[in-house]
Amino acid sequence: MPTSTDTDHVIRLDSVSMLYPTKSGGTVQALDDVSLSVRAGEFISIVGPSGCGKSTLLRIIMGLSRQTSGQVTFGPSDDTHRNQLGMVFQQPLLLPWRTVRKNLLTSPDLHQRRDAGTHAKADELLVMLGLEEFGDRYPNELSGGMQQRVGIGRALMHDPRILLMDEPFGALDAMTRDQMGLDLLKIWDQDRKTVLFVTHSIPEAVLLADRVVVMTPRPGRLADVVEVALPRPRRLENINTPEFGEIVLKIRKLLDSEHSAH
Ligand SMILES: Nc1ncnc2c1ncn2[C@@H]1O[C@H](COP(=O)(O)OP(=O)(O)OP(=O)(O)O)[C@@H](O)[C@H]1O
Repeated sequence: MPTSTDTDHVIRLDSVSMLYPTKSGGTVQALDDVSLSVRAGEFISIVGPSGCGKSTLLRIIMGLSRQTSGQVTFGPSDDTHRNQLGMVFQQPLLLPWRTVRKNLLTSPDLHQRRDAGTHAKADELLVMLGLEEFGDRYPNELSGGMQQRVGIGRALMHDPRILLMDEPFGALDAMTRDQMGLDLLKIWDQDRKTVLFVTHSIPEAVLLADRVVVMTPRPGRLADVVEVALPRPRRLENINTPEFGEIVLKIRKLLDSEHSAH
């Protein structure tokens, strides 16, 4: 939770609320009084049932939607321009008529001119994402996991300080998904961007994060923020440890108690 002495934040939400108009002339309260402070280099997972406002929260931070009330600021001196944000969606939204390399080079986030440095960056990302052999292939020649890697690559092309990920592995099978999570941690470990990662999977949230934001629906509220004090680097075997199980259980209980309260 933000405090007045909190100066080391990268993103700070103060009492952010969001009302959407409905077709019948009413309103839906998607977010209610959400406050959160995210530090530089933190990996934050966000969990909560469908409709609790997770995507809305990311869209507001990204600047794709405007909150009804409350404030979003970027730190430490509000110098983070929105182009320092990168977003990854559940579907990678690749251009099917362009090769993988050209998809990276035509990233919608890429505002600067495409020069030699940009081409070098694309090559570097292809290696980082394990796609160096696939730069000249087309999206439909890739597996779902590989396509999503390209989606992550597109968001990383302009080297954002903050990466917003909205259920990026939701469309993948369980084994690919586990591997993608571990790969993401390796990428994150290289330059520790600040990551906000939305997922429906509690174990995935815990395996990846420093803190897990637990949200509850109607209206979307922040139920609690759970610390994940597990050592890094994380491995899949962590999932079977008692410490891991305790954190998962704590989050499940938070979600269950809020669910039964509605
Ligand atoms: N553009 C919109 N217009 C009207 N209502 C909306 C709009 N976008 C979202 N909502 C409503 O706001 C609430 C929060 O939606 P949001 O997509 O942020 O939830 P979510 O937690 O990301 O859901 P899911 O896990 O299913 O993706 C829902 O009740 C949804 O119906």
